[in-house]
Amino acid sequence: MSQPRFGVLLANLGTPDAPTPAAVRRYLAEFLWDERVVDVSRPLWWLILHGVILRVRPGRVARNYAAVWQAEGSPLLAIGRRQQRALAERLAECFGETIPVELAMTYGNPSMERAGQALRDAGVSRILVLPLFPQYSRSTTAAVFDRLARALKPCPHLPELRFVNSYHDHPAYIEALAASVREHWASHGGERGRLLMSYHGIPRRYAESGDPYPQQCAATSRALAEALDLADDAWLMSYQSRFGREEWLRPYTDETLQAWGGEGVEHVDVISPAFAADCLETLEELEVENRDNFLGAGGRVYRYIPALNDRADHIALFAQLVEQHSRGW
Ligand SMILES: C=CC1=C(C)c2cc3[nH]c(cc4nc(cc5[nH]c(cc1n2)c(C)c5CCC(=O)O)C(CCC(=O)O)=C4C)c(C)c3C=C
Ligand SMILES: [Fe+2]
Ligand SMILES: [Fe+2]
Repeated sequence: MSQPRFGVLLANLGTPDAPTPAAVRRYLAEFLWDERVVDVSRPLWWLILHGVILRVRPGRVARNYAAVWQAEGSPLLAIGRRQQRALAERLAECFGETIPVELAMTYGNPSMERAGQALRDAGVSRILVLPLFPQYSRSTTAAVFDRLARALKPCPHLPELRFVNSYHDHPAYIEALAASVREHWASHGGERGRLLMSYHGIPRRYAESGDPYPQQCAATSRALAEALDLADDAWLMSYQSRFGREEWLRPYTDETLQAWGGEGVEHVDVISPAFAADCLETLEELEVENRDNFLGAGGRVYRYIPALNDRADHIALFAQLVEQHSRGW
């Protein structure tokens, strides 16, 4: 068998192995201990994490996971597997040869170690890493880099590596988002609400110390509004999923929807461009919690637009990113 020219590592954040308090506790213990995610001094954070958070949070969060769990498991993982298979098929067509594609999570399973081993078993000596985060953040993209470096530590002969930092303004990404919004409008007889582009938040402090995430979210939002030809008052961007007490990026999604409901905005459509796959943060926080925020405050119609998941145009975007970043290999 001839050696593949290179392999692709799709990387996402991670998810628990089961919707149970024990599995959620294991997942959160690993995720929330990463200094890229929470940078509080270690001894203090150990006390807060193990003394309070991991005692209280897993029970509630496990119930939320149970409500969105699918026959194939966690939505993030099930969709990730579909993305992996579809990309491998697409790359075989584009390149006319087999390009191995593996999926790995920064936290939990499938692990970076297992994905790295699978690529080595396939004879790969060059790896293109594609973090499934369109907008760069230290808390996601840089955490993929750290975790992969840790997984490769025992490796005496490192593979050659390339790493996609972000694709927040890639024309094919913007066009796939715009197509998903147009299809959503069409599927509801052309009815349009005010469009809320809700991104996962980060602490404001991270942005103030050089994380380019909010600038990249703003660039995505402006490009999407332009592609859809939206007037300035027909859309807004906001940030969801706050954690802890410090100030996060504003405006907050929940407060925005409460305010809009109270101000007489009748109909909103919500899209979440930072998520390459639907997951707890979209299927529960946007589909359920924030729907209640808007309708409870007086809104009438609330519709969530699914993530790009394994749409053909999303997979075609990944294939374009692979083609562009693997030139010369
Ligand atoms: C504690 C701080 C957190 C930061 C900073 C953060 C940034 C960040 N996260 C995503 C994407 C996802 N986050 C998900 C879940 C999740 N996120 C945090 C906390 C931070 N995220 C927690 C504690 C959790 C777990 C659920 C909970 O306890 O509330 C997920 C979903 C995983 C799933 O299994 O479905 C994703 C995806 C981005 C894009 C981001 C910064 C840009
Ligand atoms: Fe998160
Ligand atoms: Fe959340």
